[in-house]
Amino acid sequence: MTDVRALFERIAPLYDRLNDRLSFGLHHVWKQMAVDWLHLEAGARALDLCCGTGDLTRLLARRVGRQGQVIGLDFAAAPLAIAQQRSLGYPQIQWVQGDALAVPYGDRTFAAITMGYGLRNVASIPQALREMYRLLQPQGQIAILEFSHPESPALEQFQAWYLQQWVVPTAQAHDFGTEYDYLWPSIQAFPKPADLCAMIQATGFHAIRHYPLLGGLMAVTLAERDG
Ligand SMILES: C/C(=C\Cc1cc(O)c2ccccc2c1O)CCC[C@H](C)CCC[C@H](C)CCCC(C)C
Ligand SMILES: C[S@@+](CC[C@H](N)C(=O)[O-])C[C@H]1O[C@@H](n2cnc3c(N)ncnc32)[C@H](O)[C@@H]1O
Repeated sequence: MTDVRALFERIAPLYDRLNDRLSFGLHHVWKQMAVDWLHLEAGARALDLCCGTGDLTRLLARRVGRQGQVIGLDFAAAPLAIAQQRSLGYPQIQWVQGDALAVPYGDRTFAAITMGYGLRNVASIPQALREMYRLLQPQGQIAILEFSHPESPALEQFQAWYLQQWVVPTAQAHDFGTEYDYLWPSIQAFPKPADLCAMIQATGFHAIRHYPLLGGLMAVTLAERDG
């Protein structure tokens, strides 16, 4: 069983640089889309779960503005420290070291919650979804950005090839081959889009919308809490 927290503690110093290199910078586009597709007012309160080095946290902060508040939560100290260093111009962000499966905030606290490349890494997807539902204000929304499963077998073969023949060797050059070797099996184990949407619906969310990106290599899934 992979110790996810230890893994992200180790790769934190190179995480952003490798993401930029391995996705040709596209991960910034995917993150911007996830935040753009939320209906979020200036002055609102938002939460970025599994925030890592804070890419999505800072995008949320730009959306809610200086009058708003954004919490960036992660259980690993090293990415949080990098996030803090990179967010000095964002006084509306508060960084919290904590568990996305037991978030230290009350029910109905947030207008929006994001989770970028976190849901696949938590120990319990249903528990993470339950926490997000609990934490959302009525009519609040979640945006989940994750790797996904292309419908095209050829694209799925490309995904496997890219991860195992390009991503892992590139990471290995920085002594992180083992850490990035975790990616492909974790993606294979992640629910297919229909199953993920069914899990989200079973949690109580509605208005569930799944948007494949890059032919389904990635996806943004949006959902809303009712009353
Ligand atoms: C930001 C991205 C991945 C974050 C990420 C998530 C994890 O769960 C990890 C686990 C262990 C180590 C690292 C990570 C991790 O970095 C997505 C962009 C980075 C990806 C590694 C690049 C792979 C992108 C697609 C599979 C193929 C892209 C096609 C290309 C743009 C033509
Ligand atoms: C792939 S990184 C994503 C970081 C950031 N959201 C991004 O989009 O780049 C996954 C992050 O989830 C965090 N994480 C995994 N499980 C967690 C949990 N149960 N509670 C809090 N953070 C968790 C890891 O420490 C890591 O920083």
